[in-house]
Amino acid sequence: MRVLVVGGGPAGLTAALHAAELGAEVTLVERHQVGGTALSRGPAPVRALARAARLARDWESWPAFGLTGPRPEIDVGAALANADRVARYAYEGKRLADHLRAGAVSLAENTGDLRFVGTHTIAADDGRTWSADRIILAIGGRPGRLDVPGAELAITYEDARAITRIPTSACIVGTSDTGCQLASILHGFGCQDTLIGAAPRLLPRADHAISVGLASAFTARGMTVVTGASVDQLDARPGGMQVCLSLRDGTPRVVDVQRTITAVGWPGNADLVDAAAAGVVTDRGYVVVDEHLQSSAPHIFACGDVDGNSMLVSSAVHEGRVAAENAVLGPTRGVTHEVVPVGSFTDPEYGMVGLTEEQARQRYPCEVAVARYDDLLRPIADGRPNGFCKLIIDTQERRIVGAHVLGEYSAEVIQVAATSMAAGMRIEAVAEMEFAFPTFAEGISQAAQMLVRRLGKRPMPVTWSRRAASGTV
Ligand SMILES: Cc1cc2nc3c(=O)[nH]c(=O)nc-3n(C[C@H](O)[C@H](O)[C@H](O)COP(=O)(O)OP(=O)(O)OC[C@H]3O[C@@H](n4cnc5c(N)ncnc54)[C@H](O)[C@@H]3O)c2cc1C
Ligand SMILES: NC(=O)c1ccc[n+]([C@@H]2O[C@H](COP(=O)([O-])OP(=O)(O)OC[C@H]3O[C@@H](n4cnc5c(N)ncnc54)[C@H](O)[C@@H]3O)[C@@H](O)[C@H]2O)c1
Repeated sequence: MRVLVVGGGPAGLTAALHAAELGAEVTLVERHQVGGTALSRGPAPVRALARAARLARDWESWPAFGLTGPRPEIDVGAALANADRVARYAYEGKRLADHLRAGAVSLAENTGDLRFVGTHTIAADDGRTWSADRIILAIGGRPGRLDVPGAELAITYEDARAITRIPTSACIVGTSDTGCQLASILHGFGCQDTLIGAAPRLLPRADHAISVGLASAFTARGMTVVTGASVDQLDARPGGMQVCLSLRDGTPRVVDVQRTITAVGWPGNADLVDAAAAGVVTDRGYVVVDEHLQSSAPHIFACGDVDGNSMLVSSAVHEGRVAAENAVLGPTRGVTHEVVPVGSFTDPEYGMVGLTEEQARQRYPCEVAVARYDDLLRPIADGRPNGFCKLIIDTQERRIVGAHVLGEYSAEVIQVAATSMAAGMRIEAVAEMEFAFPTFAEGISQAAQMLVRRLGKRPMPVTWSRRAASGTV
């Protein structure tokens, strides 16, 4: 069977390699270089920039540790060059193209935008075509744009990487993951930020405590946060622009800034490939798929951001495997995104997995515990006492159904809660684990112990590890 994978981000790379492992004759076609948003434009370079911003900001805490010295200067060119180095490393260092070829995948890179010219055929502008029995679309998405008068004055986060000087002031429009990250980094580089979002709170998908905690941390840093506001218009002004917005109650407000950068969503790219020519139904640029990632055209599957499900690298990789299996072996495996930890490199970081408190209370009898970082030694020693670990458990099953962390290393700490969830651990088992000391992850342990104290301890079933230790397995 011939399988054509279109798009070489984490979803497409995984789908291509797995389809080849399953015995298909696989070709992967990519308009640029393989790697996708994750490696070239999104998480990898953004992490490098967030680290630079953080190092600059750490200067503020030097005196507390007995250090003195001048505030570091930011060389934007060098910081961006470092982010590019990370992106290049992700491609060259991981030798992605060689890896595909070693996995018996034929690869065509730098094809330019590809589009359907028949139900089984994709073409490039230079006339080359690729056909297959099954097609897997893994073409991701792109930054959305404002649709208001003067929108052309704003840039997206992708364009922002081409700027050569940090603006003295900027509006960041969009208060979800990308907008918060961008605002946090720019502020760390010395830009006076105003963060504007249509949603009533920062990170509208997050647990309420994370939204509130991040907003107050941002405000304490001197950033301006305006939620529940829509941008109506942008007007050019000498040296910058005026952003006109309406607050929730209709009150107009104007903000004068040098730059406006938008992070207003991530529409799928399916509208750019003439998917309708192959009988594929799309919605706002996303391929409409069923639980097997199969589109309305039975021989065409979609995975990763382009199906609009769970727009994360780990989810793209998971869906890539499922799409490959269903395309090659037949559509039987359903996709589930049950335990998906997410972490973001704002300052402070946040991490989350599972249900928010609001969602959990609608489904289960719940108990919630919050361990504050100013009660733990490591955050105090590190001079980062603001933050918390919040655990939500289903009191009947006594298992974690949601965890939300704000503060240092949250993207790492949340993994502990996620692993406990994936292993189906009872809260008593989490509370009895011996955590390394002194760590931020101890917040998980403390919250678990609070819950057990509050609920009373139930006898634990003999765990696998204890049976293993006593030699009974
Ligand atoms: C700023 C930012 C930060 C992020 N941070 C994180 C994070 O910290 N953690 C996390 O898990 N996720 C993060 N994400 C999300 C993550 O990057 C995506 O979920 C992930 O890259 C999706 O993988 P994908 O393979 O579906 O799509 P992509 O990685 O976008 O890959 C799609 C590929 O398809 C190619 N393509 C598109 N159209 C065509 C066409 N017509 N013909 C041929 N090829 C085409 C593209 O060139 C691209 O290489 C972030 C995203 C952004 C924007
Ligand atoms: N660290 C991470 O894990 C990470 C980082 C970045 C992005 N991502 C993922 O990428 C995907 C896209 O994220 P995103 O933040 O780019 O988009 P998003 O769709 O999650 O959020 C866009 C935000 O912009 C707001 N908005 C839209 N139009 C607006 C307007 N006219 N005025 C004001 N606000 C407006 C919306 O209310 C929304 O909150 C998400 O699934 C996210 O999880 C993940």
